Order: sequence, then C-alpha cells, then structure tokens
Amino acid sequence: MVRPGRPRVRSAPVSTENHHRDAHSAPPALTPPPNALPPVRHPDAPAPGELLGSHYDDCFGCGGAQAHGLHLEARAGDGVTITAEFTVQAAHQGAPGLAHGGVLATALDETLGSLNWLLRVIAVTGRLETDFVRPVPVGTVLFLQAEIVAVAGRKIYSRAVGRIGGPEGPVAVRAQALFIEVKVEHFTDNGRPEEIRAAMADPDQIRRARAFEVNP
Ligand SMILES: CCCCCCCCCCCC(=O)SCCNC(=O)CCNC(=O)[C@H](O)C(C)(C)COP(=O)(O)OP(=O)(O)OC[C@H]1O[C@@H](n2cnc3c(N)ncnc32)[C@H](O)[C@@H]1OP(=O)(O)O
Repeated sequence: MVRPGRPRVRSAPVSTENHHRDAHSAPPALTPPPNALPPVRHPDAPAPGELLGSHYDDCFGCGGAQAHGLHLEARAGDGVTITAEFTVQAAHQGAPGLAHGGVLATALDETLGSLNWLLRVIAVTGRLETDFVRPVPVGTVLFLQAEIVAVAGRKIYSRAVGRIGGPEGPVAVRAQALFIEVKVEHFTDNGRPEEIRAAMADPDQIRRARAFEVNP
C-alpha cells in the first residue's frame, strides 16, 4: 500500500570507512605519516604556566576588540601543550541555552592554532575534525587541553579536548587537526588591505609579528 504524505527517504549506501575506526584512531588525513617527527618546543616559547595573550585584537577567538568573541585565554603547558579557557556567553547560543557547535569548533580551532606559537611557525588550519560529546550550557567555562602530536614537513598534527568546568570535568568536545605551515605572504596576499596595513603599521614589533604568528 502506498501511503500519502511525505515521501519516504531512502538511505543511500554510505562509506563504512569511518564506522570501522575505533574511537581513538585518526582518519587517514589526520594520521601522521611514518616519517613524522615529534614536535620540538622553540627555545623562546613562553614558559609553562605563562599566558599567551591575544595574538590579534580583532581575532574572534582571542581578541579583546570583539564584543561577542570568545575572549579565549591560552596558557603554555609543558612540552608542546597548552591549556585554554573560555566562558560560553548568551551571544554564543545555537539552541536555547546551549553553545552553538560552530562556536565550540572555533574554540578548538583557536586553541590548536595557539599551540603553533610554541613551535614559532606560522600555520593555518587545513583540517579540523570535531566530536561533540555533550551539550555545553551558556555560562559554562570550557576548559581546553591541546597538544601537538607530530610534525611532517609543513604539516603539524595536533589534538584537543574540551571539558566542562575544569581539567577534571566531563569531556564535551574533542578535535583532531592538521595545520599547514605557511609564509607571511599567505596573509599579506589574501587579507583585506586595510586590516593588513593597520597590523603592519603597529609600532609594537611583537604584536605586529604575532598578528601573523611570525617569529619575531
Ligand atoms: C599566541 C599566538 C597564537 C596565534 C593563534 C592563531 C589562531 C588562529 C586561528 C586558528 C587558525 C585558523 O582558523 S586559520 C584560518 C582557517 N584556515 C584557512 O583559511 C586555510 C585555507 N587553506 C589554505 O590557505 C590552503 O589550502 C593551505 C595553506 C592550508 C594549503 O595550501 P598550500 O600551501 O598550497 O599547500 P598544499 O601544497 O596544498 O598542501 C601542503 C600539504 O598539506 C596537505 N593538506 C593541505 N590541506 C589539507 C587538508 N585540508 N586536509 C588534508 N591535507 C591537507 C597537502 O596534501 C600537502 O601534503 P603533502 O603533499 O606535503 O604530503
């Protein structure tokens, strides 16, 4: 019998690739190749415990000039690790009272991006895979821990976890990422000229360099 109403949705055959991975294995593009090396902390990297501070005032992730930004604060850890925190604000909602998934992905991206400062290389996100494990209410402090796993040429493999409330809190989000090292021209050739000019004109050499994550 054919029933009226909405057409039935037939499911198309789906690749089984992701279903056969166990919970801890990375997909191929996020798995360091055999020639990958352990990351090396730059000798001038911030000391463990030191706040990294915002790299750019207008950064949505960490900048102070973004009223509705995350204002994420990252702190260097031991080795090539960092911790970071941000408080979910009403402006970050997706569903009522809950953080938007894209905002949580931004927090992971920003945290993982900040990690590269410990290597002192300029790198951008090539791939970011996120697992959303539990909902995150407005008002929550999301506590993030991130580490670089390996480096292969220009490719930097890293991962992060975000917990509710603090380092012992329940896991809310996880991510694995591949960052790609770039030259400063990546920004100067592609960014809108007015912001590039303003950043380059900053007399504070360190701030100017960090706007593009350049080794000062
Ligand atoms: C306190 C201060 C901190 C500062 C904290 C700063 C935080 C900043 C915010 C967080 C970071 C961001 O959001 S950054 C913004 C979001 N990201 C972007 O806008 C990037 C847009 N994409 C691009 O511009 C480009 O696709 C690049 C640069 C990623 C790659 O282009 P390319 O330079 O031409 O390099 P290409 O030859 O294609 O790739 C080099 C190698 O990487 C691999 N590769 C490249 N892309 C991918 C990919 N998506 N997935 C897998 N693999 C990839 C290639 O296979 C190749 O491997 P092999 O053949 O060598 O093996």
